[in-house]
Amino acid sequence: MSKPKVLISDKMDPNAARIFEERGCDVDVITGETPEELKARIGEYDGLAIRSSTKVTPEILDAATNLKVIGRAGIGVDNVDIPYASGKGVVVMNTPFGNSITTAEHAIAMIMALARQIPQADRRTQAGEWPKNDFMGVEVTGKTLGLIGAGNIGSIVAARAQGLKMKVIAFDPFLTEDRALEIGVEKVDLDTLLARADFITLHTPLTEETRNILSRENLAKTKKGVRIVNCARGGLIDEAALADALDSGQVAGAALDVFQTEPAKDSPLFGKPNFICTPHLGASTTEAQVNVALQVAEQLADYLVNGGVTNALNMPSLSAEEAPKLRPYMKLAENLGSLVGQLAHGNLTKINIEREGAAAELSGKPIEGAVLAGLMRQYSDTVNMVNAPFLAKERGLDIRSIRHEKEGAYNTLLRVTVGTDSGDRSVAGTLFGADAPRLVEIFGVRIEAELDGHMLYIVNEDAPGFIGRIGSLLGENGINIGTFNLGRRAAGGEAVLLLSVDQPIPDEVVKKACALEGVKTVMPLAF
Ligand SMILES: NC(=O)C1=CN([C@@H]2O[C@H](COP(=O)(O)OP(=O)(O)OC[C@H]3O[C@@H](n4cnc5c(N)ncnc54)[C@H](O)[C@@H]3O)[C@@H](O)[C@H]2O)C=CC1
Ligand SMILES: O=C(O)CCC(=O)C(=O)O
Repeated sequence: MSKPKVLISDKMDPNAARIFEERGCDVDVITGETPEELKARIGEYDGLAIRSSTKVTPEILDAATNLKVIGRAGIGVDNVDIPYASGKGVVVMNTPFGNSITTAEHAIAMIMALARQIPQADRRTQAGEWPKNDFMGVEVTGKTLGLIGAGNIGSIVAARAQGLKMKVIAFDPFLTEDRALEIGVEKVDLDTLLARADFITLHTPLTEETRNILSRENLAKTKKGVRIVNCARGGLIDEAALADALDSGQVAGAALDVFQTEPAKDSPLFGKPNFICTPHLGASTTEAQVNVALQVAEQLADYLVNGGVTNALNMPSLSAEEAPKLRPYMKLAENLGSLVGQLAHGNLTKINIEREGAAAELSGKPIEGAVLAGLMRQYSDTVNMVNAPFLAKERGLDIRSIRHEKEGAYNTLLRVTVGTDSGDRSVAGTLFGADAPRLVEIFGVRIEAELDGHMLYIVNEDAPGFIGRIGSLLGENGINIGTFNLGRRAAGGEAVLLLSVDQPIPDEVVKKACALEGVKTVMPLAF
């Protein structure tokens, strides 16, 4: 098997390339390319490791015909079109903790630099002015710090600010009272934060809800003389409104590490005496860059080589330890999804995925993804377990995962039931000898079969002579039978025959099989 190929397209600590090689990937480091150059190259790669410069747009993803995974060495993934990547079946991962301390420290540095106007004083002192009377600062002790966003970075900032004897209040709709208590912050609504904070620092992702959270209107609600820090994302603040607020004195000072447009070559804020900035340096420490480079390379290589999934934003996590245990189940799950998708006709409304016995101990989400991938492959051949859940939801399918800890007749079992216009249809399978997937039930009929290659599903009246007739028909048409599996509801009732053949069965043979005496249904299947 050839090695997975990875492209590192942004400047990254060299440890990343080393880890990729050690973990069995071929790696190219090609940074600073234009989108056109990247588009021309990306088709060669299975993995893409980026920071914030590479923009993974739909055009890039369309050209990335082999791409399986994108890894962001950092936190914010607003430079990746995740819904589009999901639609293409590409896993997107980030490294959610590797640079959080560093970024929190940058926010604290910005708070201190604003309080004492250090950059401005430094510039003029080095210019030989000795402007001792021009820089009257403020103490941070006893001041109120308003956090907008109290996740990983926000809570580290809170801890550091408490060490500086600041009172910390936070607006974060997802912050629970218990967590607020734990990190020692007072949870408030946004208007209260704006009215009370002497310093405001932003630590949210850029989303439709957070875009322009410090809008002109909200800046007007701030305490007069507030100082504002943004080390999260440009786009959280209306920059033109902030420039006006700095001019009017409503905002006494602002420190931005991030801008609406980056690289920021021009801004209404540039040149204002009470404005300072850095060029998106929040994560730029040796420690953080080693952390995120190691982490992203470990995660991508683990996925490409072992199937382990860590810190994915569009797929459930799966440890490298669990991946081999899950692998035979994934095959079984995909086959059961595929079988039920090929056999169940009409409008599918729901799908229940049940895990019983040993299967109930495993993560449900990957199994669900594999069942849905098998099922949805009837509708699109670019489906995989990343995009299948999205496609299934798009089609309005109600998806339920159910676990039964108690063993039934089998020590491990997966059952897939779909709801159709004509009622529920269910298939079930188990593993023989730990890793051999086997179908054990089809629409209420017990039958044991390996689902593989080309198969023929026949429902007929259980009467003598049928097996001879179907055998002769296939033989006369030069079709060799590989396996032959039988089941029936009751003696003399409905019987099911599932046989595997060495080649696709032509339509005319299917028609002839339909015309055999006692036959109710004939369907060719493929796995
Ligand atoms: N300047 C830089 O170099 C860096 C910037 N960042 C940025 O910092 C951001 C925060 O990172 P983490 O703290 O690790 O993320 P996180 O996911 O741990 O925390 C984000 C917090 O924002 C909250 N939030 C979401 N929507 C909100 C809303 N509408 N209003 C208020 N709060 C809301 C969430 O509940 C969560 O607690 C990242 O999304 C990234 O964009 C991260 C690293 C480096
Ligand atoms: O990679 C960088 O320098 C930026 C880090 C960042 O913005 C992030 O991790 O969200």
